[in-house]
Amino acid sequence: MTGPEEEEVLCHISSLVGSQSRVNMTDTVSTGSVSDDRTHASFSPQNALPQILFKENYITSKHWTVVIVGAGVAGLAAAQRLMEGGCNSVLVLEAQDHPGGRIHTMNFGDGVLELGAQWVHGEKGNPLFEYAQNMDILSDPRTEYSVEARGLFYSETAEQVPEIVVDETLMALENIKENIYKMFSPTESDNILSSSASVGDFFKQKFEMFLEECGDLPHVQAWRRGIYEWFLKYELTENACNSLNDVSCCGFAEWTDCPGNYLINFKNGFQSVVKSLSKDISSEQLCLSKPVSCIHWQETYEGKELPTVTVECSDGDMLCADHVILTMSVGYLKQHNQTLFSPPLPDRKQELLTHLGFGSVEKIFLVFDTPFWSDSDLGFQLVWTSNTEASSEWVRGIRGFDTVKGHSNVLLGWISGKDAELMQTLGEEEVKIKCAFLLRMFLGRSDIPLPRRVIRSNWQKNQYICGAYSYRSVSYTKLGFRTSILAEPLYCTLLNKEVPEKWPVVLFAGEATDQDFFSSAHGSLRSGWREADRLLSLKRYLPIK
Ligand SMILES: Cc1cc2nc3c(=O)[nH]c(=O)nc-3n(C[C@H](O)[C@H](O)[C@H](O)COP(=O)(O)OP(=O)(O)OC[C@H]3O[C@@H](n4cnc5c(N)ncnc54)[C@H](O)[C@@H]3O)c2cc1C
Repeated sequence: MTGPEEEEVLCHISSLVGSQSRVNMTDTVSTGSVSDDRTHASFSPQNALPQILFKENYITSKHWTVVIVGAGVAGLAAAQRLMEGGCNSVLVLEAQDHPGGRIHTMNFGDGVLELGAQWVHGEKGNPLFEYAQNMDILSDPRTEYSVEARGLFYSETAEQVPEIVVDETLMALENIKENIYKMFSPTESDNILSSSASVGDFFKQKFEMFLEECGDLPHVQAWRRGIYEWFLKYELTENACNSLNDVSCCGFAEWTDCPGNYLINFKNGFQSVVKSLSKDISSEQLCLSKPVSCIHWQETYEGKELPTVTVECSDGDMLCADHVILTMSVGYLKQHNQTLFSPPLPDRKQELLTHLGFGSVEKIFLVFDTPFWSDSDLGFQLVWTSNTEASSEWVRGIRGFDTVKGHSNVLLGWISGKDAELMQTLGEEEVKIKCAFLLRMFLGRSDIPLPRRVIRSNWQKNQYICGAYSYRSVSYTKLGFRTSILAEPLYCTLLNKEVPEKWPVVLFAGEATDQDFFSSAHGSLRSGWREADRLLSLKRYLPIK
C-alpha cells in the first residue's frame, strides 16, 4: 500500500547503524508507531540471522560500563557524550526496529513529512539549535520557514471570521498566557495556593473578563468564544493533555522559551539529528528490536568491587553493566514501572509517575491529488460558534489544517487528547471522509475532493511510546513533585569507602526529566548529556573501558 512518493527514511537510518538489525527470531516486535501500511523492510529476520548468533553472544558475554535503554534523542545523546568522554563500553538497546523514538521522518515526494518532532523551537540557549548549527544540518530560517496555526479562520457556517476579531482575541489570549508565566514563575509561586491553580481555570476566568470588557454584539461574541475554543485546542496540542484544567499553572510556567525563530526546519528532516548523534556508534553498540523487560539493581552492596546492574530483555537475554541509563517515555514508564524494576522504584518516584501528565497529540496529513487552495494560503483554522450534529464528534478536536512546507498538495491537521485517541481507532476511509466533510463545511465549498490518502502518526498506539509528551498536572505540583525527583538516579549504598557512598546505578534521562525544556527534543538532548556527564564525573573511580 505504500505509495511511490513515499519511502521510509528509517530505512536510510538503518544504513547508518549497519545492516544488521539483531532482530531476535523468537521475539516478534510490533512497533505500531506508524500507520499499518508502512514497514521497515530493510530489517528482515532472514537477512539478520548470521548477525543474531554473533550479536547475542557478544552483548551478553561482555560486562558493559553503561547500557542505555532507548535510541531516541536522549539515549543517543548520552551514548555520544559518553564515548566522546572516553567511555567506549556503551551499549544502546532499542525496542523498536529503528532508532529515533519520537522522531520519525518519512520521505514523501520531493521532501519529507515529520510524523513526530518537526521543528527546533528557538535559538538562544537552545542546545539542539547550537548542536544542529554546528553540524550544519539546519535550513536557513530566513528562507526556509514554516507556519503553524495561521491562515484564515472560518466558522462552521462557512463565514470567514473578520481578521480584526481574530487578531484582537488571540492577542488577549496571548496576554493571559503571558500572565501565567509571570505570576506562576518558579520564583513567584512558592506557595500552596498557586500550586493548585489550573491553566484551564485561569484562562476561563480571564477570558470571561475580556469578553465583558468588549461588550460585543452576540454574533461577535460567538466568534470570540469560537476563537477561544480554537486557542484551547492549540494549547492542548502544546501540552499534550485532555483538558487544560489538568495542567498546573506552576508547571506550565516552568517551561522556558528559547528566544529566536520558533519553527526551524532541518535541511533533510529531523532524522538528521538521529543520524548525527549516532554517527560514531558502531553497529555492535546499537541493538535494535531488543525490548528491555526488567532492570535488576541493588540498594546496598557489600562487595569490594562495584555493584552490577542486570538488564533483562524480553527475549530472555541478561546483560551486565555498571550503570544503566533509561530514556523511555513517561507514558511507557507509567504503564510498566511495576514490573520494570526489581526491586521496585522508590514509592516517591512511583507516585510521581502516577501524577505526571502524559497525553496524546497526533498529526493527520491529508494528501490531495491537486491542491484546492492557492500558494498564498497558509492554512484553514476552524472556529466552532455553535453546536451542530458534527460538533459532538471527534472531528471537533481538530484545531485546523495547516499547509505543509515543501508539499503543495498536503494539509496537516492537529488533534490531541481523547479525540486523538478515538481518531486512531478509525479506519483511513472514515478519517478521509470526515476531514473532507469538515473542510467543505467550514470553507463552504462542496467541490473539495476526498484526499487521496491520509497519513497518521499514531504515537499513542505505539506500545513503546504510549503518547506524545509530558506535562505537569495540577495534582503533580499540589503534591510537591519536582522534575529533580524523576531525574534522580537510583543509588546503591556502598560499603566500599573508596568510592562515593551513594553510587548511581540506574539513571533517568528523556524529555520529561529536563527542568525547563520538558516535552521538547532539546530537553531530551540536554537530559542525555546531563546523565552522561553524571557518569563521566565518576570516571576516576571506574576502570573506564
Ligand atoms: C507529534 C509530536 C510532535 C513533536 N514536535 C516537536 C517539535 O516540533 N520540536 C521539539 O523539540 N519536540 C517535539 N516533539 C517532542 C520530541 O519528539 C520528544 O520530546 C523527543 O523526541 C523525545 O526523545 P526521548 O529520547 O526523550 O524519548 P523517545 O524518543 O521516546 O525515546 C525513547 C526510546 O525508548 C524506546 N523504548 C521504550 N521502551 C523500551 C524498552 N522496554 N526497551 C528498549 N527500548 C525502549 C522507545 O522505542 C524510544 O525509541 C514532538 C513530539 C510529538 C509526539
